[in-house]
Amino acid sequence: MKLGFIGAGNMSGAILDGVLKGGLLQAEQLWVSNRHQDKLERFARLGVHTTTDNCRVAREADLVILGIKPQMFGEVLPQIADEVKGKGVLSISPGYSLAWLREQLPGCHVMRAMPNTPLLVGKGCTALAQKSGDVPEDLFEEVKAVFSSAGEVFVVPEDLIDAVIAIAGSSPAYFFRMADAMVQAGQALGLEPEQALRMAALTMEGSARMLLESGKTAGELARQVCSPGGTTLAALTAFDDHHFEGMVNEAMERCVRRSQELGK
Ligand SMILES: NC(=O)C1=CN([C@@H]2O[C@H](COP(=O)(O)OP(=O)(O)OC[C@H]3O[C@@H](n4cnc5c(N)ncnc54)[C@H](O)[C@@H]3O)[C@@H](O)[C@H]2O)C=CC1
Ligand SMILES: O=C(O)[C@@H]1CCC=N1
Repeated sequence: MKLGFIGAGNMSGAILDGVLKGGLLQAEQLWVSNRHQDKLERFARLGVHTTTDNCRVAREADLVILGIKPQMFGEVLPQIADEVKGKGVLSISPGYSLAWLREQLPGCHVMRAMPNTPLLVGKGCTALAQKSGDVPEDLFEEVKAVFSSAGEVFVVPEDLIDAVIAIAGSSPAYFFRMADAMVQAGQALGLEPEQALRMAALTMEGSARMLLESGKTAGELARQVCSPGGTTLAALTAFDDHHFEGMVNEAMERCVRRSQELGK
């Protein structure tokens, strides 16, 4: 298979690193285009084919991943529509539905996925919308393999992709904001920022492992940390006073709403 990326940004880089490091594909099987040459340099250093011509990628690749922002779809899809006929095209953007993408790219096999940036460290979480239309089974399996090389893949009905964005696509930013707030507070309490960051990040990593491996719920694990009349319960009273769950719920609802707006 030859895999192409249109847009040489964060997500294309994360996915491409995953397939190279995981040994799924070799550099000569990979094509990347970007409208700005400077963005291609990091990719050229890996030995992959690079070009400023999106049509070249569409022509060379069997499967094209659209690594551009949703706002660029209107410009890029008409450019590549003829070249991608009969091939696979994967959107990783919020908003645009499979039905809409099929209208823009008639005759090609359109798929949707929602990955996240932890793909960069091989710990990604990607949801792939269930196969629809005439997408061949082997092509769908190839897409699964691409994302499996840097994390775990879930197949979900397309109408759950917005929910996935809220819980996994956008949520690395929630965790980074949480870490940043903890580091700032730790600094104010006298810790060195580098030490505070390491402690917060290791604690996030360890807590995530416990959630994945202990078989216990998040509630049970939280209770394990709390001693009666102790420090953790004192800390969590601030979460209650500031309606923590309500805030998270509101954040996720806004995320879903924005995805729906982007698709209009
Ligand atoms: N960053 C994230 O955490 C996630 C992003 N996504 C989606 O992935 C897609 C890409 O996002 P990022 O990688 O974050 O964006 P990015 O801004 O890092 O990369 C986009 C790249 O496309 C290039 N570009 C712009 N117009 C172009 C054109 N006409 N032709 C060729 N290249 C062009 C830009 O120069 C840039 O290098 C978006 O649709 C985004 O919604 C999905 C999941 C997570
Ligand atoms: O913020 C965004 O629109 C993209 C989609 C998921 C993560 N980043």
